[in-house]
Amino acid sequence: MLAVKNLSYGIEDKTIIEDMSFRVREGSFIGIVGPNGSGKSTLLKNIYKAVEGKGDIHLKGRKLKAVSSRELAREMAVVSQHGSSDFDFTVKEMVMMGRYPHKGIFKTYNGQDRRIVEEALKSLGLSEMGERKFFTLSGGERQRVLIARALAQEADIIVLDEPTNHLDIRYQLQIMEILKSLDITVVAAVHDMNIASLYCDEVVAIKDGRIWGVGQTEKILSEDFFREVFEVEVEIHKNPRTRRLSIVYLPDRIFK
Ligand SMILES: Nc1ncnc2c1ncn2[C@@H]1O[C@H](COP(=O)(O)OP(=O)(O)OP(=O)(O)O)[C@@H](O)[C@H]1O
Repeated sequence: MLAVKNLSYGIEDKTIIEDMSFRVREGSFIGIVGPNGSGKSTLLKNIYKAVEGKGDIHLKGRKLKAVSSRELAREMAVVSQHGSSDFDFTVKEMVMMGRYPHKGIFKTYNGQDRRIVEEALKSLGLSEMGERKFFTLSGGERQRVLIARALAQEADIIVLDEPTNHLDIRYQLQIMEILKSLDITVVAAVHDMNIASLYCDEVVAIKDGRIWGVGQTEKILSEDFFREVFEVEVEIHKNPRTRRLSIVYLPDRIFK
């Protein structure tokens, strides 16, 4: 579905990400993990073509450089960290914007578009808020609107920069459940390692702008990973109920 090959990106003489290569299989859920400032957002920006670095990115076998932004919007939905400046729109209008890449010039929205938008609003618990102005919403509600818009876009791949930023535990889990239940490829920067371990099939671990490791979440999220990448001591167990790794942090002050 997606192949990143020897990707590097820098600004002026500062290298931000260097020589990154990995593949994303169709239908898989990939977490991009690493400390603040390690290059996660920069990698995602290259993937959704907000910036263009050295190296190649292939989307469904085509060079990303050759894909127009309109075509890209039909294939890929993006929820970026800095949300949106479309403050004056209502929630429903914002989500309807997700349908835009599917419309030809001068085509208006039809019943099917409206059904898709209603469905997206419903799955994010926003049905009652359709007429509210975006700027009147809380941070978490805004985040859900941006995710609803991405769902309404009906793309095959969705790229999210910290999708659960601002969300309380219930919505964090709910958003991940929704993303997981969709038959699409998901690439998401994830900060919460327990959430990553519950939902990500594979992770791309980044340290200082370089890939530290890529592979199955269970293999990458080791005690060594936390020590080397985050400089944090942890204890990791496999939880018998979730059958996923459960990570417990062991800060010096408490455990020395
Ligand atoms: N336009 C820019 N100009 C200068 N430096 C930049 C620019 N964009 C990113 N950087 C720097 O590159 C590094 C990587 O930034 P990036 O936003 O990709 O990190 P991140 O892993 O997403 O961090 P966080 O977890 O804090 O969101 C940071 O040190 C950042 O300050």
